[in-house]
Amino acid sequence: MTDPDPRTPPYALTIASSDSGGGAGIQADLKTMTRLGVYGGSVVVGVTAQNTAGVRSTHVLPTEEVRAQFEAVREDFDVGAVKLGMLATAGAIETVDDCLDGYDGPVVVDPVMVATSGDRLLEADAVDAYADLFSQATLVTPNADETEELTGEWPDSEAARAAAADRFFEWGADAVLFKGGHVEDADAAADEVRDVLVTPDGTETFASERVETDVTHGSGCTLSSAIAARLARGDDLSTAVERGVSFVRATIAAPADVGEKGSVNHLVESEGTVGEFRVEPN
Ligand SMILES: Cc1ncc(COP(=O)(O)O)c(N)n1
Repeated sequence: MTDPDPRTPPYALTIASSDSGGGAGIQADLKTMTRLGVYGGSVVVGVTAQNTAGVRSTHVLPTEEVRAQFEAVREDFDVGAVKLGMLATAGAIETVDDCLDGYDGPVVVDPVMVATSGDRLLEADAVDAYADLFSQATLVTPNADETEELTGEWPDSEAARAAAADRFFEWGADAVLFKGGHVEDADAAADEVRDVLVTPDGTETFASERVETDVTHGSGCTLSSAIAARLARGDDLSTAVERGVSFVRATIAAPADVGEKGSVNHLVESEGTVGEFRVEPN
């Protein structure tokens, strides 16, 4: 597929929270969308005081403010895809669910619960609210901890992923991408990471060499927003996941040496990125 015309770019929307440090959250989403040639808009759900070392505090906006932002965007832009990130509270999850009732484009749900730093980003009583929201999802992108918290399954084998995927399908999701970053997959080689896409029609595995690194702050946000950007560009789901996975791997392989702990690097070149950047992998 050719690059989008920058004068008439596809539009994608992130509904998520701000990371003041810029490595994750809305900042990672907008950088990702921009690098993939997509015009990104944002509905801010919450604001975190955060850097590469951790989250210091969180402030969640009133739900009317979340709805007002969504309506302002919907009335003006042709939203090609939506990505959901840190929604923080049950009230925000319910509001976003309600807003999306009138939207029929693709929706990628990253069920953010805990930051890479270990800080909790979702109130404990909000986990159940996700079950309803998943009915909006074209794709859910849980990591292993989120999969376990939501379904009770630790997704390190085909059988466990199939059982977990069935739960997501019962909740109404169309597809699930199980992220392999923090899993020792029973079916994978020792130096391999496997991200596994499960739909009611079958399973597709995206395998690549594991990058030995602790610098993954922002990787989940980057992957889900890259997939949303690719969907806004017109890719089918499998192609969007393949391109999203390849972009996030590139951002992990050439980390940004910023702050105490660093973050993934959106300045990297990868298939489908636009603009002139030269960052070599480590
Ligand atoms: C605002 C916000 N949203 C999401 C994440 C998760 O990202 P990560 O797991 O990379 O820390 C985060 N840390 N902050």
